[in-house]
Amino acid sequence: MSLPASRPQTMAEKILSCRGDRAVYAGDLAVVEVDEVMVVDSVAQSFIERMERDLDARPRFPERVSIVIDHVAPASTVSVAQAQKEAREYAAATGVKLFDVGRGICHQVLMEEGLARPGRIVLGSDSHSTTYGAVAAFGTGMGATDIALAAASGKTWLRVPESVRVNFVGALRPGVSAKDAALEMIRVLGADGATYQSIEMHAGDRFTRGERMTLANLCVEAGAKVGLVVPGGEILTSYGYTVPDWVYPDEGAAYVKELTIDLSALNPRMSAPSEVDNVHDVSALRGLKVDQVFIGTCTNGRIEDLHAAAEVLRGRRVHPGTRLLVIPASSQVMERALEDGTLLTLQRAGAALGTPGCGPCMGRHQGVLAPGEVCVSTSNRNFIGRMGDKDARVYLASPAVAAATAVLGHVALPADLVNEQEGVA
Ligand SMILES: CC(C)[C@H](C(=O)O)[C@@H](O)C(=O)O
Ligand code: SF4
Repeated sequence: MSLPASRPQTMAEKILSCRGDRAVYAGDLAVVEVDEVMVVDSVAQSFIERMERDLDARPRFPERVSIVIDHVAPASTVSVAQAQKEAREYAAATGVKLFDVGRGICHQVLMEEGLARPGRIVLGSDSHSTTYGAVAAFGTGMGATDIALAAASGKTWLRVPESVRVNFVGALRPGVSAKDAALEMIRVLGADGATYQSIEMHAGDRFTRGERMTLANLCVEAGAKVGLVVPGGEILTSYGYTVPDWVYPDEGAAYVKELTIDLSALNPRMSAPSEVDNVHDVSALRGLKVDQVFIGTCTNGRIEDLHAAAEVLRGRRVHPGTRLLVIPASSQVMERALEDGTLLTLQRAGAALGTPGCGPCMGRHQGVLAPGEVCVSTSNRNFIGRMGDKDARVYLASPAVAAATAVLGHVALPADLVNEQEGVA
């Protein structure tokens, strides 16, 4: 599958050309085949309405549509329960896939189910659908109407985005994670620094699949349409993916912007309220009293994230004035964390464990914040009112920093524990 291109192409241009019927470049209109359409619980009702009332259509390829009940799961109110009931009925009637309460967050589930793969086009009714770029899939979020059109026709059209090239060089130092690299990238780009663009990340063979998901996930916080991590070395093949040649960008492709992030110069980072690009060194915010710590979400709720938290929390206790919520991103993550004792470690440290799903990430249930409260979260958004009251404040960080903060009750680095807590005990 490769089309003759007249000049070198970016990764976004390559994928959209090969999945459409002609070579396209930034600014062109592309019509492409859609491999997977994902609908989340909160949008399911409008999706169904568009399909049945506006389009009078059924999904053209029901096996390519997934409904995931994850944002408010289990249901919190009667109206949420009713909407979810309708989503289940719709799935049963049309034959689309249903991932029900407890299976996990849509993006994690689609990855685990192998529905996002190199070169595929995956549309989600959720902005963090950029996550699929971790495995070189063109993943992007769209509204209920566009999602319904794609489900009804099996195709979508979009303007081919310009590309920003981000080069990751050097090696992360111990205690610094992909989340810190992602926050740094958003700081440099700015919250609207890549609006409707493709962020094409060149990292060689750095970063595991999970870390690549964290990077691609955060891309939408710079406004990006898609966040593509170029497959490097044997990374993706080691997870069993086949990587077609045509997903790789060409030498000499045109970028609107290029930046380089030296991972070896990076310190643990924290995004302060109320924009994701308000990023500082954790040490600059050290000492800020914290009421709630949340470890989970599509950004950092994977097994390696829970391991990083457990490493910090093993043999320690959450600070009495602070509550720690831990929610695995999926049932598979939960199973692994049960099997290897991670959840026991976290439970013994005083964490409150939740059902796999989005949890309190967007302030709808399971840990809503009161006025004036401060939360350190491993999620991806810290907007005003995001996790509850408009006067609550959300700080974004890595799982290790979140865990250290939970132990000390104030913003802290894991290294602070050895000095402070052990000093007091
Ligand atoms: C509810 C959903 C549509 C929303 C999104 O689009 O991202 C949510 O997942 C979020 O993180 O704000
Ligand atoms: S975990 Fe948070 S950011 Fe991710 S899909 Fe759910 S609500 Fe959105």
